[in-house]
Amino acid sequence: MSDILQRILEVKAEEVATARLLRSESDLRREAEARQDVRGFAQAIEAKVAAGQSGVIAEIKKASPSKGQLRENFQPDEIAASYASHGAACLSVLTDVQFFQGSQDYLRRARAACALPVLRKDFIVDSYQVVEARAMGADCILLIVAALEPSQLRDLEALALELGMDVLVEVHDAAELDTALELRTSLLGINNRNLRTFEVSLQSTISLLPRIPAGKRVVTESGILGPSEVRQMREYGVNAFLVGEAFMRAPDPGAELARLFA
Ligand SMILES: O=P(O)(O)OC[C@@H](O)[C@@H](O)c1c[nH]c2ccccc12
Repeated sequence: MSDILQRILEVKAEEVATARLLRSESDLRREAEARQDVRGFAQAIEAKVAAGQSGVIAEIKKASPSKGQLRENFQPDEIAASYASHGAACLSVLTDVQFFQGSQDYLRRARAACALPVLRKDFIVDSYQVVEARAMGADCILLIVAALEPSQLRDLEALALELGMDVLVEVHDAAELDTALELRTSLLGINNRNLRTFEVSLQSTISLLPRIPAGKRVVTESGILGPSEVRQMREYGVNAFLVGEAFMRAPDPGAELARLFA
């Protein structure tokens, strides 16, 4: 496993331990279950694709470990509203503080500013974070195969589904894909970024496509920088996209979404 991923996962374990001291998981779970406001995440993507459009998961990300700060004027509510008015299917909001300068508050503000379903984009290693995701309003969680054992993936997915959320499972290579295909979720993210080297290549998505069974929705993640990447993915029949940097660097992120996916 990569050093950066390893380091992030260590920090996550510490964060969860600290959070548990402040509030028990059972208490948090009561709050999560009291919310009756889950928005269908996978369903929103399927609706776009059924209408002949791309299902775009538009990301709200202030910074990343590989690129540093991506945006000066960072207003999650304005960005969310712009994405919604320009045809995004869903939002993805980074909640990791230390490595991506995200926050739980950004997710709350973004979700309150529109009607789109929201993915909690973080490094989930513990059931506490799944419950926390729903308590803060998330409609979907990300599970990264490179970060978890198969039994953990199964348990965390079961908990998310129990709380009414969807799950986006993320893979980077064929071995990880085999693990992901054991899960129930239909949402299969293929990260074009190698978490070990930060190298990005759309070949990651292209090379795994022949191995994807019917009933799974491929979401190509990372490195979609302009209309030519969108065109290339569409030529391969990929209709769902997770895009961050290209939108974050644009003056109006939603307008950039409309430009890339016109
Ligand atoms: O900014 P990009 O290259 O468009 O990538 C977005 C998204 O795929 C990327 O942020 C991402 C994919 N998987 C992750 C896991 C954790 C943090 C971030 C990510």
